[in-house]
Order: sequence, then C-alpha cells, then structure tokens
Amino acid sequence: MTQDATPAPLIPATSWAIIDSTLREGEQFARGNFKRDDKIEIARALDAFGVEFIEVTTPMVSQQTHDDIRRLTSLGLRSRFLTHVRCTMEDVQRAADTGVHGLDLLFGTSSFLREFSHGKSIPQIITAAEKVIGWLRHHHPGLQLRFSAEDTFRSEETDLMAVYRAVSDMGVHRVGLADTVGVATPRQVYALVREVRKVIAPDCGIEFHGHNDTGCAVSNAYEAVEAGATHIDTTILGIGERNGITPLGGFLARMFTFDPQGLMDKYQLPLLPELDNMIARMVGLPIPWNNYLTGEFAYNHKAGMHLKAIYLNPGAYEVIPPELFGVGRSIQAASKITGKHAIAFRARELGLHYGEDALRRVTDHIKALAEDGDLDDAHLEQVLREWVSA
Ligand SMILES: CC(=O)SCCNC(=O)CCNC(=O)[C@H](O)C(C)(C)COP(=O)(O)OP(=O)(O)OC[C@H]1O[C@@H](n2cnc3c(N)ncnc32)[C@H](O)[C@@H]1OP(=O)(O)O
Ligand SMILES: O=C(O)CCC(=O)C(=O)O
Ligand SMILES: [Mg+2]
Repeated sequence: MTQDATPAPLIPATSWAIIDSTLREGEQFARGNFKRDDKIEIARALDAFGVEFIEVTTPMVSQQTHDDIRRLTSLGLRSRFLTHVRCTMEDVQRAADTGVHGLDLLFGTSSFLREFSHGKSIPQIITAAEKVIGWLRHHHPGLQLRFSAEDTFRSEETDLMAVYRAVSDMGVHRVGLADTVGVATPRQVYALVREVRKVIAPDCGIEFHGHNDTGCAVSNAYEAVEAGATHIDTTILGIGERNGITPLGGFLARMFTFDPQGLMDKYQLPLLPELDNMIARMVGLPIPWNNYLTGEFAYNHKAGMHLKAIYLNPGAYEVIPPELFGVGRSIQAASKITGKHAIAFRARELGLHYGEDALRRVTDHIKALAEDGDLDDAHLEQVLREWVSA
C-alpha cells in the first residue's frame, strides 16, 4: 500500500443495515404509547435520517394499530416497513395486507418460553413455521420474511441450528438472533453468529436484537456485525421493554469509528439530536446526561490536562467530532481541576495575556475559588480582568 492509499474500513457501513424498532420495541417501553400522529412523526424522522427499515408493532394489537400501519405504509417513505408478528396463520394473514415490505416472524426457542409462553416443542415450532412461511411464500411472494428464535441465548444450540437450518431451507430472507433478556456476552454473540452463518443459505441475512439488561447492548450489536450479521435492531434512545435495547445513537457511535465516510454517506447524522429530542419529548423524559453523542455532558471537557490538548486539537480527547452529529462541545475551564493552559486560552479569547508567573498565580487563585464550586463565565472573566492588571 502506498502512503496515500486510504485503508479499507475495518467494517464497511455497507455491510449492515438498521432496522429501527422504535415503533415496535419502543411501544413496549414503560412510557411508549404513541398515537397515530406520533407514529407518523417518528416514521418521517427516521426516514429523513435514512434508516433502511422501520419495524412496527403487530396489527393484532387492535384495529387502530392495524389502521395506523396502513397509514404509515401509505406515506411513500423510502425506509421500508416491517411488522413483527407471531408465527400463526391468523397473525400473518392480518399482517400481509397492511402494505408492509416484510414480516418479522418469531417463536421463542428457550425452555423458558417453550414452557411458560407458547407451550410448543422444537418440532412443533418448525411445523408451525413451515405452514406459515409456506402460505406467505405462495400468497405473498413479494414479502421479505424473517424468522427469529426469541430468547436465542438461553436456547440449546442444537435446537437453534435445527430451527435456523429449517427456516433457511423454507426460503426466509433473514434469520434473527434475539438476546431477549440481555444476558449474552459479546464473545457469545460473535461465536453464535458465526455458527448460524454455517447452517443457513449464503444469501440469507442475519439480524441481531439485543437488550441492555447487563449493559452489553451496543457491544453485542457490534460483535454481531463483526461476525457477519447484516441487520441490527435499534430504537431511538434505546427505549424498549425494561431498560431497552441497542440505542440508535450508541450503535452509530460505535460503527462510526470503523467507517466514518460510509456512515455519512448512508445517514443524515446531524439529525440525530432531533430524533433523540423527539422521543424524549414523546415519552416525557430527559435525554440521559451521559447519552451517547447527544447527552448534555457527552462532549464536556474539564480536567486541566485534557483542556490543554483539547484547545490545541479536540481530537486529542474526542473519538468522534461532535459537529458531524449536530452537537457541540462545552469546555469547563474554571473548576478546581483546571490548569494554566486552559486559563491562558480563556484569557487570550478575551484579549488578555499574562506572563508565566502571573498565569500561575491567577490559575491558582481560580482553582482556590473553585473549591466552593465552578466559576461561571462572568465570574471567570471578572477574575481574569482584575488579575491582568494586578
Ligand atoms: C420479546 C418480545 O418483545 S415479543 C413481542 C411482544 N409483542 C407483543 O406482545 C405485541 C403486543 N401484544 C398484544 O397486543 C397481545 O399480546 C396479542 C394481540 C399479540 C395477543 O393477545 P392475547 O390473544 O390476548 O394473548 P396474550 O398476549 O395474553 O398471550 C400471548 C399468546 O401468544 C402465544 N404466543 C407467544 N409467542 C408466540 C409465537 N411466537 N407464535 C405464536 N404464538 C405465540 C401464546 O401462547 C399466547 O397464546 P395462548 O393464549 O393461545 O397460549
Ligand atoms: O423478533 C425478534 O428478533 C426480537 C423480539 C424481541 O423483542 C426480543 O426478543 O427481545
Ligand atoms: Mg426485544
């Protein structure tokens, strides 16, 4: 490779797509109760952002939900709609006429769900899948079909492989791995995706859906992609059952580091704050202070040693330039942990200059004052002006 050649991205953004499930998993969030206008606003915003797929709740919920899906699919958006349905004839027949691009079928395969949810054995699950998928392929050949083994990571591997191989042979376009209770580790996700790849058709996609109960939702989604998954489920702000799933912003932050240009080509990244604010407003909660990219303090810099470098080159302590995601940085220069470089930079912004000794003294004075709490901008300016002539 010559020095000028751009190295290939480690994981090209073209190798995976987002299925945003704010309108499905997000409705399962404690405060997720979207009315038709909310759903339209969310779908339009996701479409403007550029997500490839929007997953909506099953039309079995109610007539209202059924009609809402029809309304959403008639909006003429570029994002494709998928609806999430149980593996029954009744559900798929109801879903097939909603104008969606595809159906996301699921069946729980863990002993927990086989015993306490639907009561079916693995052979019965495969038989049910055969009936439903066969009917769909015959009557709705244009629909994209996905089959997911709910609670994948508490299921027996032999059961999973039997199910995935069977549904792949039936012609589904994608299989799904779901970490339904958020128990999987990144290494387990990587290993299982690789195993699933071996038993499904080469052109069959792999989707990953990960809950965040043990804090691994972003890492697990990343490991899935690294292992060859083609589709990742996200929701805006990560809303979902319990403490939610892989957040759209967190996943994008993770993937940005591998192929920044690829992400900028696919998505309108500066719209992310609008998406996060929209959902925060609709669920009546603030964006968490430490949220990826858009949290109030996600780009706050404070320690003296950091500030020296940040002023010279923000990349010294930022992995992703905030402006690419439509957010700004804040610099907290007047705390007790500040340093002389930060103070000198702030002074210079005000047209003030200190010699080395004076700079040390004013810095120490500001640090001492800040023992009782940071100085606000006006107070800092006042001190800097007073001390320049002192
Ligand atoms: C992990 C997940 O997030 S899965 C997605 C969860 N999403 C939803 O639940 C969507 C919203 N749900 C609803 O509106 C309702 O639950 C409905 C309309 C789907 C069903 O409502 P009800 O008929 O009143 O049943 P209820 O919700 O109490 O029980 C679930 C039923 O689905 C069955 N079931 C569960 N999983 C599956 C499956 N993958 N395929 C087929 N049937 C299933 C259960 O056996 C049970 O049916 P049963 O009463 O015949 O045993
Ligand atoms: O259908 C899927 O793959 C995921 C369903 C779900 O929400 C879950 O298992 O947590
Ligand atoms: Mg879920």
